[in-house]
Amino acid sequence: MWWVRRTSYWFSTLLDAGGARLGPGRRTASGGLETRGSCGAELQGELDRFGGVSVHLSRHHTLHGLDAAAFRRLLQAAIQRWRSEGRIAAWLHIPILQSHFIAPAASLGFCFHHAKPHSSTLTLWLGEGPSRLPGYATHQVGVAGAVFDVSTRKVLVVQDRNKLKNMWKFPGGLSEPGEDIADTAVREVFEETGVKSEFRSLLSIRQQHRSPGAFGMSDMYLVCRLQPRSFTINFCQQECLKCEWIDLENLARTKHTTPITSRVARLLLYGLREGFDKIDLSMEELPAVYTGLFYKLYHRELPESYKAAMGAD
Ligand SMILES: NC(=O)C1=CN([C@@H]2O[C@H](COP(=O)(O)OP(=O)(O)OC[C@H]3O[C@@H](n4cnc5c(N)ncnc54)[C@H](O)[C@@H]3O)[C@@H](O)[C@H]2O)C=CC1
Ligand SMILES: [Mg+2]
Repeated sequence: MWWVRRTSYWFSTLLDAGGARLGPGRRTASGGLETRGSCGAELQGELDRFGGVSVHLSRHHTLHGLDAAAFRRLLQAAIQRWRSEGRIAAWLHIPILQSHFIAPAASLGFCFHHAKPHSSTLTLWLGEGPSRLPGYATHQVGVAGAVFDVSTRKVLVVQDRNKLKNMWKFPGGLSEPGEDIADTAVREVFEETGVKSEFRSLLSIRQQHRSPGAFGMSDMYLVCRLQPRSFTINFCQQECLKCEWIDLENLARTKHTTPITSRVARLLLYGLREGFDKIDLSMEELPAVYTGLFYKLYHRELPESYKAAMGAD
């Protein structure tokens, strides 16, 4: 699978702190050159499938103790080499404790691409014209659970302690990295209300840009339909002011709610009357064709008669 295979490409930059070129270093088992302290450090990197070079400073143990000026010279020589080799971009992964290398990299044109708790990644576009490098994550994902009990026609709602006071909304919160939408909904409902539930379907998606709670990025807010598995409320005092099972028709009519909550309440009422298959985006897990991974697909169910006629599985 060519798009996941990474060609390992080792480059070396021979430069001492005073600028004198040193002889080649000892070859490592991986075919690279070892670093040899501040007097003869060599950066090692990997070539990606687009022709960019990635350098992980955490793998260069002998950079430890190197001052910012010496690192700048090392990097400058590496950049010249990458340009002569026709590399299109450089990616610099810097552990937080080596952040003193960020300023010299920035002075050579590197910019932040993204940061994680313990490292930052900087990029430099080396190709023709403006940068074609993709940006980092653009959205945060929030998921709420509309836990609806068909037998009592009641739905679980909360009032947030920190915002939208006196407004009922569905319990929910932000997805963790790598967490399925369904799992976020069930987890957040339980953490905020103490009610256990099971995922049934996705009901709605809202996209909002420059969201205040998303650090200026965009926000995707998804509401799922959940089936209750317990009913006793034990709500989170830090996040919620109130938590109640309230009549679905009242939720659809009350002014003390958000427009999204009202619309979803009306959807649920319609689903109750006409069948939830009329409102549900159901979920199916499928294998990704190329990567060997799995994904979740959400869409309206096709009628069985149509599926049979199409010969679909
Ligand atoms: N239309 C609606 O009914 C509403 C939708 N939403 C959506 O719900 C999702 C987020 O749900 P939440 O319940 O807010 O997330 P959440 O349940 O994951 O809770 C986030 C927690 O972080 C805390 N927090 C957030 N920013 C903070 C800061 N700067 N400093 C300290 N603490 C901070 C909050 O007080 C809260 O305890 C988003 O997608 C948002 O757009 C949120 C409110 C209403
Ligand atoms: Mg929440």
